[in-house]
Amino acid sequence: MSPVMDPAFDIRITDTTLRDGSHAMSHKFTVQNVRDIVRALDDARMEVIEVTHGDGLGGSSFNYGFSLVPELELIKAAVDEATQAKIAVLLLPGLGTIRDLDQAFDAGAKVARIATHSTEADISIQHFQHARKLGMETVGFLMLSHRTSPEELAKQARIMADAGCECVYVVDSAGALILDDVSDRVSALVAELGDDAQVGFHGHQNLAFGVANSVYAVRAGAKQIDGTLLALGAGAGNAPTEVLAAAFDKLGIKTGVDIQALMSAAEDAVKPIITRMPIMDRASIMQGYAGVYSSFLIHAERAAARYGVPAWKILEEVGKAGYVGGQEDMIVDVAVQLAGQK
Ligand SMILES: C[C@H](O)CC(=O)C(=O)O
Ligand SMILES: [Mn+2]
Repeated sequence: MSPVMDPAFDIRITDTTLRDGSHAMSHKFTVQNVRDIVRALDDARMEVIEVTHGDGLGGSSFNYGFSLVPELELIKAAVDEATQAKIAVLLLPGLGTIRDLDQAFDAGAKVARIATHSTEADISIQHFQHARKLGMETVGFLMLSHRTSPEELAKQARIMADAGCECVYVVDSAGALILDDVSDRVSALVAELGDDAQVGFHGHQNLAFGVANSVYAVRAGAKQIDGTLLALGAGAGNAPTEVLAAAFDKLGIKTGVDIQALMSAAEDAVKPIITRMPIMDRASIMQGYAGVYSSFLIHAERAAARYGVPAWKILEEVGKAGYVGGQEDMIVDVAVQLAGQK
């Protein structure tokens, strides 16, 4: 079953500044930051706002980086501030648990977004079933989708839809997909899922295709698209919400958001608090080129500083090895090996 969306609009944009942007902020959002950004997005009529540690519920840890403020507090502040927007949370099975989902639901979260590697959808089944039992709207994330063929990705999407997922996203975690790579995957999912679930797209900017890829996704049938204000996010950042809104408007694709209000949100609520502006530098371009998980960037930069080898070189090797989210410790291993070869 697909989520109920206002039939006056063609697609829905979900803003994930307060989740994917958490990577770029080293997970240091304050309650005031959350209140200011949610208020600005809510004023811009954003329907869904995601608020969680960058790596999802339970992500605050030694391995992924500790949050400045416990995420339940941030979620509660977001729920309190929103007048019409629904607050979404992300959960990676194994890192977050059903108990975390229950707590987020009790705090007022209405949308559960469950993320797995693009070949591992079966580990999300109990989470979708549970979220639906709670009455939450459900979204599935097939991460690092560039590693999986359209046909296989569609099979994985079917597993999520059968478990109760209402919209399966093609997630370009590495910013590695280019144009037809996106439409081929989205089309395969649309053909497989039909009316059983919608299809979404989440793009990153490592090769500068975040917005163009989102347009290709919509043309191939995607109904939900992710963005972040000022592109704040992992790697070179995400498709910027305010640019998506403006581009879709120019293409006659109705989103229902207020473009001017989104530009104000980016300028006034996000720009002043950014500690690190996402850019396409050698390391993040390498992520797109070598197909590396965007969230690995900060880990690689830390390892680079510690072991005296360039971050882009570490990421190039990580790409060759094919590591996936959850294998952050292997970044250090690669850095140690490269340092030994000097
Ligand atoms: C946990 C990841 O940051 C999810 C995501 O946004 C991506 O894979 O991209
Ligand atoms: Mn992302």
